[in-house]
Amino acid sequence: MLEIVDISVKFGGLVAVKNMNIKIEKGKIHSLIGPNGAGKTTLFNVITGVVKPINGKVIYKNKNLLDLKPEKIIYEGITRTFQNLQLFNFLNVYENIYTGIAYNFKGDIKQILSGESKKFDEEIKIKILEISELLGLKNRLSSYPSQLPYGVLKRIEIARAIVSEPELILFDEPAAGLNTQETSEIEDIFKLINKEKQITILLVEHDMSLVMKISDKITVMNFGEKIAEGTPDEIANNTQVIKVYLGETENA
Ligand SMILES: Nc1ncnc2c1ncn2[C@@H]1O[C@H](COP(=O)(O)OP(=O)(O)OP(=O)(O)O)[C@@H](O)[C@H]1O
Repeated sequence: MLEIVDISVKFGGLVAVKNMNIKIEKGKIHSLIGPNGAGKTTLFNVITGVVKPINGKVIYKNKNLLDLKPEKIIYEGITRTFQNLQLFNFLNVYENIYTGIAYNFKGDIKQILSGESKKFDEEIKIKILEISELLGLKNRLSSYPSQLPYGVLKRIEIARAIVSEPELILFDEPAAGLNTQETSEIEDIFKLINKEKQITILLVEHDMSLVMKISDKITVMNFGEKIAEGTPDEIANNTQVIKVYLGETENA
């Protein structure tokens, strides 16, 4: 579905990603793990066009995504979430989720929200309600982000990412800052959107228990390079991976 081919990224003298190759298969949950600074987010930024690599290609539906402007990537059916929440504090939950499909209208967001846009129709409202129901947000739609707990805010971000019905979502540390209960909610949501909505997921996550439970495939990065790839079982038993993670614990 998405193929990262020989991607390298440099920031000044620092090689953040080196000759990375990853194949993400349609319908799967693929996780990208590795210690802090391994290059995971940089790779996400390459896929979404905000960081330009020094070489390589990102092939999606026979197109090189690197040829597209970042704002056009969403038209290809790819969305993402961010490590730090990027919700609009001046919009309520309904409106925040709405911004996930607003790009379809290429119009001014205020005009769209005020209902002036002709394309603001019942169909979209129904879709937002369906997604809110799915993610347990239905009774929060008129609240503003500042009134809500962090776990709920994370679910709003997910709702905004899936409301446009993408084929692929990139999740950047969705469980960061969540408690066990909230993480288990995220796990259920991921399974649901992967199986029921058939959305392929590329996940960057430090919560190993979550990664091991939901991934079909895991790629492990360290210092910008791929050091292992396989099923959760294969990764859990890979000596090089164990060494990297033990090293991290010892240095912590
Ligand atoms: N815009 C930038 N300018 C300079 N250096 C950067 C930039 N973005 C990332 N880096 C550096 O590139 C390396 C890879 O960073 P990246 O954020 O991709 O790692 P990561 O694996 O996502 O880490 P984490 O798990 O902590 O989020 C790090 O050394 C980081 O400091």
